[in-house]
Amino acid sequence: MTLVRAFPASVTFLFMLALLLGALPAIFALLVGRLVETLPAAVEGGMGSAAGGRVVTTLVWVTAVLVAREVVDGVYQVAKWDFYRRYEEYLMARVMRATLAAPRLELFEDREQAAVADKAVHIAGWEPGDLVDGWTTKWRVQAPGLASAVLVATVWPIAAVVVTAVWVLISRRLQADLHRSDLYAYGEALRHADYYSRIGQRIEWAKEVRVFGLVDWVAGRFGRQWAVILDEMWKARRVDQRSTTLLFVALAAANGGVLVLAARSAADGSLGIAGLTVLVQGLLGLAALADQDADNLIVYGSPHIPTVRELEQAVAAQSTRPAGTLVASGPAHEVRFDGVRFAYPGREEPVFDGLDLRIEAGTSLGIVGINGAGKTTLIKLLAGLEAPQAGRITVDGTDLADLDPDSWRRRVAAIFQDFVRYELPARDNIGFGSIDVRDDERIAEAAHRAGANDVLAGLPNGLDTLLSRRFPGGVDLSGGQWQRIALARAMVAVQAGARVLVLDEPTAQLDVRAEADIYDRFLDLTHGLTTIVISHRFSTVRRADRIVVLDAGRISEDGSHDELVAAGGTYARLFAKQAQRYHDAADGGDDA
Ligand SMILES: Nc1ncnc2c1ncn2[C@@H]1O[C@H](COP(=O)(O)OP(=O)(O)OP(=O)(O)O)[C@@H](O)[C@H]1O
Repeated sequence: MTLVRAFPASVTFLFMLALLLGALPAIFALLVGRLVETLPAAVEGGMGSAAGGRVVTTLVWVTAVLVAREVVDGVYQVAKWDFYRRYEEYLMARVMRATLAAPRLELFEDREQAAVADKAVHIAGWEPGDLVDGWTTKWRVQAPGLASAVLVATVWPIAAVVVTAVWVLISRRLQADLHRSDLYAYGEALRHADYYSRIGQRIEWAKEVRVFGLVDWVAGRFGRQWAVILDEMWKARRVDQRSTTLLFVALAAANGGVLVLAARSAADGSLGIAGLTVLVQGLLGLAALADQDADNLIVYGSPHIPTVRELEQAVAAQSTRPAGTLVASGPAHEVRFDGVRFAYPGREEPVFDGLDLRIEAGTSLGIVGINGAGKTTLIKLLAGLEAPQAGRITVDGTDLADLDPDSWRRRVAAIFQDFVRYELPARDNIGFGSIDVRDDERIAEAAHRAGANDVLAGLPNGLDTLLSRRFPGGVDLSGGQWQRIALARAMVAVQAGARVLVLDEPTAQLDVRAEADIYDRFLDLTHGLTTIVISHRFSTVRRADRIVVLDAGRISEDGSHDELVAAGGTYARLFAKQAQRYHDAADGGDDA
């Protein structure tokens, strides 16, 4: 139905062509019947006789049918693949639009929603046009079957009804069987198999998989997962084989009965040779009614649209709030977390339970905490990528939930530790800080601020250089060089109006001096903005105006570096430990 609604003209055109293609073999069978009937008289009377003339005319028609079949089939194939590609684009665009429209990250983090999203993405990435291929193949295959039924009916209507009925029953039984064994029901087993195959294919994982000798393990797991899938499929297929066998016995009996009775009628002269020829060809053609090739594709393709719809509904459910207030500028006074509770979907243990934090606008804040303390989660909440389950986050007194998410995010520039390395030109990798900035001067200026000029100077085609070795002319960068590019991206966002700048450990791959240099420069250049720095290096964090320590979902310490050191708490202890390590390393000649 979706096909008809979305592409009425293509469906109608192809359907009509399929009917025509179905009729041609039936016409051919009638012509062969006429030929067989007329040939003996033509042989006897010569080609100049009336019978000879009829044979010639029939042969001309046969040729016309053969040519027409080739031409119409050619047009059908062209139209079918054009439709296939257009449907593919339609489906992929819907999946992409739905995924990108998700305002927050639940779609990826909630187990059920992630399963729907995975399934839709899987569909979009692998033969999404199955449904078109299936239906167009089905029409193409079944139309001659239907025409054969008409053909048999012209000779012997009862035989047509009986044999057609048995073929239809067989077709339905085989279809049901196919549905039961539908691999693309995409259960958990297939999802896991998908994941194992991706481990083997992703360039980001290629190093580790080889270094740890995981190649055989991954291949083995993939094979085992498929064995589970195939086992499930065969178990499903074994159901009800008896009635299918019985149907085939009934078919043989019906065909055999019709042929015996037809032979008897031919012997007593009540059925002519032309009728017998047409009948036999028609019986053969009826088998097309139970052809399974197209059903396979339809079974694979049918869940695509409902799955995409499910994905769209899941995303729509996330964005039911009325349009929020547009944010014209950054926070003038503060961003506050008041009694914030947040737990990830499917996790009972909350990351925050009653978190209170005031971030004063125009100052720098350092966040410290052990791994898993919730530093990144706090930033995701601040950027509106997650929503608190209790408590409030306010910007100058307005609840974040009441602000327009896009316009708020334009005020926030965050570079996460796992920032994206786009396999695109350097210009895009930096310019994505603000999609409206396409001015090379501004991009160069941002690169300068981020200390990335040297990186750009080393690129063979400057800003046009593709940052990926997987494409011709592309280059890859070192971890530290990538981080400078990511910082330049943040600087572009600042140029474009971001007023809250977050660096969530994107500089961890820089050496200590380079990181300190970047932060000094960063704090200088972003003076007057609200900046948040997350780092495990105290030498970096100490430069912030104020530092908070996150512990067990709350702020356990709060103050300037000197205040926290003087307080002698966790911060002071960890700072002393790290300072001692660097001191020892420096004594040992290590640059740390
Ligand atoms: N997408 C997620 N789904 C479920 N749990 C998550 C998710 N992301 C993080 N967590 C959990 O939330 C807690 C806080 O994680 P978060 O990444 O915010 O910590 P962090 O302080 O930034 O850690 P690190 O210093 O290691 O970067 C951890 O227990 C982590 O396991």
